[in-house]
Amino acid sequence: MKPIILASASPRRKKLLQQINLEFQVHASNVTEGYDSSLSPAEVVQTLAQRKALDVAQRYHEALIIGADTIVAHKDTILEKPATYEAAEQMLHELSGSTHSVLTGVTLCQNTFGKDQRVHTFFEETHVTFGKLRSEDITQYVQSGSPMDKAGSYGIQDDFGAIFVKRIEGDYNTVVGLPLYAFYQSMIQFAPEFLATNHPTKQ
Ligand SMILES: Cc1cn([C@H]2C[C@H](O)[C@@H](COP(=O)(O)OP(=O)(O)OP(=O)(O)O)O2)c(=O)[nH]c1=O
Repeated sequence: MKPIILASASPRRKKLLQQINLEFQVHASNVTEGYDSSLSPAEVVQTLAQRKALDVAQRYHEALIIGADTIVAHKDTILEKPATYEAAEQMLHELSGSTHSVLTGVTLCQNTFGKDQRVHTFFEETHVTFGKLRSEDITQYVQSGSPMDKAGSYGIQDDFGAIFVKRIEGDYNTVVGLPLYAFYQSMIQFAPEFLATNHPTKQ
């Protein structure tokens, strides 16, 4: 069976992929996540998703490698993972009481031994509206440490998401880090054979 490789260190992405009952291995990439500041948010997430997938794809002759990247975009500013607790508080104050976009880029890279390498990249966008956040709630959430490994300094899957997200428009899983609906549709189009062999029906 040709393996599916998730090129991500994100525990959320691993959990999402486990949800759709695919058999896969995890092999995180170690690429830098810098990008040209002239790129649009959609170009950034697709560029980074592709960079991660192609980095790991070098290590597999026969496999489907999946890379992904998630950012928050608010008023033409890209918010990634916060560097400090202060940066995390600042981001959440900025997002308080407003609507922002969360974009996730995904790359599927299919290596076929001795033949070609086929690459398919797409992105999904979800709009998230926060209620007005109290300073003490922001401080308490940031002190929990949870925001530090998440784009935009928050996890919609955290209790924070449950009490502060007023509404979302788009796939919830795009915000968590992997748009499962669009991903599965892409698998059907791009690599259906991997669904047949790596998708054991639940007993
Ligand atoms: C907005 C948001 C982001 N996130 C997470 C998803 C990603 O893990 C992270 C964005 O950082 P990414 O650089 O996309 O991913 P990562 O560094 O966690 O892992 P890798 O690069 O190895 O794939 O933010 C949430 O878990 N919940 C959310 O609500």
